[in-house]
Amino acid sequence: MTDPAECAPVKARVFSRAERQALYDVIAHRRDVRNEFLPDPIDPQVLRRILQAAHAAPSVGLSQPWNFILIRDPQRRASVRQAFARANAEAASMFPAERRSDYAALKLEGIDKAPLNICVTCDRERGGKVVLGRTHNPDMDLYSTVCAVQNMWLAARAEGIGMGWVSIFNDADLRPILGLPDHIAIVAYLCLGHVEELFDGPELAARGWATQDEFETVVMQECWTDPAAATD
Ligand SMILES: Cc1cc2c(cc1C)N(C[C@H](O)[C@H](O)[C@H](O)COP(=O)(O)O)c1[nH]c(=O)[nH]c(=O)c1N2
Repeated sequence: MTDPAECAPVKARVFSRAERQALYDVIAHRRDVRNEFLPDPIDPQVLRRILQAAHAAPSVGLSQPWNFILIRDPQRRASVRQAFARANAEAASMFPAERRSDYAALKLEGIDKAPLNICVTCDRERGGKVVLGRTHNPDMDLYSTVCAVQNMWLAARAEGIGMGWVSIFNDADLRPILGLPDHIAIVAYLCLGHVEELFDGPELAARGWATQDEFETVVMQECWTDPAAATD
């Protein structure tokens, strides 16, 4: 528990140009890592810093609804890998026929290759029914947990650790493997490990599966308007 006195206002720290640039560089060079993991274990101190970064994320009403389940056991990971394979086969069959072979060629997880898997969960009951900021918007706890995942992703990148998000699972397959009770939601299943090489941009773009929108096309607008409805 933090001492309230430690949270009292102090003069806002001003970051140097180099510090600011370092943050933007980490953001720009963060990648979803699937296959480039080295087998070397992650130093426990480094892991601790990455998880502390996650725990420093904003959360609705300061509810901190997350938990981090560390999955190292090879047997458990083999079960997770099977759950992925089942869901991935279903997913493959749902793409239009002309995309199926491209989809099958993509590597979409590093469950076995990464030395560490982490499941980030959200306790849907933490803080009770009435939580500041969540009372009218119950999914705010899930969004808070995603903030923690993004902090992890950036901290890991800064530490030279690659991280990949795997979401190709049926919830019902993954829950029993991890022994999760009903009120615990799975937010992210993550693979982490050292990397030597990284794609210089999104791998799905490098492999021609999708393209990354130019920043300029993300229009900053005053309110929602459907571009297709514009008349001139
Ligand atoms: C919620 C969510 C879920 C997933 C992902 C991301 C996010 C945010 N991504 C990674 C995704 O494909 C990747 O972030 C984008 O392609 C952009 O690439 P970079 O992250 O910039 O490298 C992802 N990648 C993958 O190979 N298998 C997966 O199951 C998922 N699932």
